[in-house]
Amino acid sequence: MYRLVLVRHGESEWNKSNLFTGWTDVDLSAKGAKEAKDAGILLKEGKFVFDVAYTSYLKRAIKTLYYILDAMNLLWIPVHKTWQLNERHYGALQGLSKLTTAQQYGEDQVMLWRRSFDVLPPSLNQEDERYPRNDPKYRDVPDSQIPLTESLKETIVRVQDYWDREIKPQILAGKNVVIAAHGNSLRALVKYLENLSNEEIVDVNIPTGTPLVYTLDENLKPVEKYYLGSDQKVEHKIRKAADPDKILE
Ligand SMILES: O=C(O)[C@@H](CO)OP(=O)(O)O
Repeated sequence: MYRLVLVRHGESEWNKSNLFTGWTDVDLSAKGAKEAKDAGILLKEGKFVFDVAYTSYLKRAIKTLYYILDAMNLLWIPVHKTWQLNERHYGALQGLSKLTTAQQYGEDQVMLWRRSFDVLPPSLNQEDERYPRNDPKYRDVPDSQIPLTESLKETIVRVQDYWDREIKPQILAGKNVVIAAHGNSLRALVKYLENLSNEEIVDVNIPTGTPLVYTLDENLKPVEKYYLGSDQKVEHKIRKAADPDKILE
């Protein structure tokens, strides 16, 4: 049996103001930083130990990971960063308000863009300043892999490729792995690990700053899954991830 821990970053500034984020490199809010520190304390209290950590190229996930490792006195372990764990690219929606977009296009269309398996958000064009090729972080990513928009389907391809090449061999070698990433890059991994259908994944929402613990069998199939933290708090955060319009605040 193996154990794997996934953590979505703590609340970001754009989660707080309810803007489509994707690859925009926004920081954690003060609340998000606290969520990350609290996640680290929960993991420490639960006697978790990690040998190696993975995160994206985006500071909200990187900082979340460092707050967690700091709380666990594990800042020394190897940390691997990759664009392949970045959030799903939200195309031309990036920076727009989710509420205003729902008023303009209807809630059903926005839910398709947010949670469906294969509906692509409107695409950027290469002249757009948000085109990732303009960002030095992505200088080593081939043109053919730089997204202008992504659905969950495209996100799964890059996440699964990284999982198969880099993360899976470490787990099979007996390393305790933690992955700090994003709502949709983690939904991509959860869909793959749990072999969920394209319909089942629509209803999966991953809460911010809440460790998701998997026990995996020798074929890395999940045999147990739970969130660390009080059931009530986790349930509230899952509902908030599904409906960020602050109705639940
Ligand atoms: O804006 C985003 O990039 C994501 C994650 O915060 O939002 P959503 O809940 O719409 O997938």
